[in-house]
Amino acid sequence: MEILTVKNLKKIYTTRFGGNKVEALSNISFSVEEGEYVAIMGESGSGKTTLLNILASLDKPTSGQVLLKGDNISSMKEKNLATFRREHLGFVFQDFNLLDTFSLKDNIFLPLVLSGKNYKNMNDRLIPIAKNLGISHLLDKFPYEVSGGEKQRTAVARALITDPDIVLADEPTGALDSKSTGQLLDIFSDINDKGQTILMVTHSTKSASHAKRVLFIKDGEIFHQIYKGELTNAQMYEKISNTLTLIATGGSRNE
Ligand SMILES: Nc1ncnc2c1ncn2[C@@H]1O[C@H](COP(=O)(O)OP(=O)(O)OP(=O)(O)O)[C@@H](O)[C@H]1O
Repeated sequence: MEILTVKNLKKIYTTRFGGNKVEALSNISFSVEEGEYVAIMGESGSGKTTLLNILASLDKPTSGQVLLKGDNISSMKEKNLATFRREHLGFVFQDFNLLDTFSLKDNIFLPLVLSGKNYKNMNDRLIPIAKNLGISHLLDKFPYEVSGGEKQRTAVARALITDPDIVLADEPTGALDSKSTGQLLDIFSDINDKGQTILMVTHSTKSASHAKRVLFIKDGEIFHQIYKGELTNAQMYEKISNTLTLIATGGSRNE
């Protein structure tokens, strides 16, 4: 089943005072099936963040549609969007976005508190997720008391606690050292194996090599895509590197 359908997205930024227009996305179409793990790559300025913001319903496209399980989020009213985001989407950001004055547990509970869930219900959900992410012993600590990798695992727990249709991750390993990066990528593969749909924007070839499909954006369009299939992470890494070189050297996708 298709979870996410993106149809002919165009985004033109108009600078203030009616100045220059920037076409960040010119015509993007793709879909994500339930249970997929997709990475989106592209050079700096290719439109990745713009695309993710539109998928996250944080920004509106100039034209085109984003359907999540058939609901057109690009035409949804602002007042319904916050609830929609909370109930259907999970977010993982490069810089964790945890609240410093909340314990890790309260950070993870936040989306459930906002949805009006009771404590027992929240705790029942938290226990298996925290165990799976290896943070059960840290739940009463505050963000400043734990490592970057532990913060990011907390952010993943917060993303998963609402059982979202899709996890949207923006450069999730960008602020992590290589050991924590490895742990986070293992966690993403593990939750994906258990059925969680993931869409991740990343510059990191290593991170993308864990995904089952990689989409490449160039000049505001999907330039190419690679399926992992039976490839190992190392083979996928090489295939992605070759495609990035092709993009950087201005080659065509058929070369
Ligand atoms: N708010 C904005 N107003 C005007 N132009 C913008 C705005 N945000 C992004 N752009 C432009 O749109 C294009 C795409 O930017 P975007 O941030 O989506 O790229 P990116 O692929 O995420 O880049 P990076 O990898 O460096 O984060 C760029 O040319 C950028 O300068």
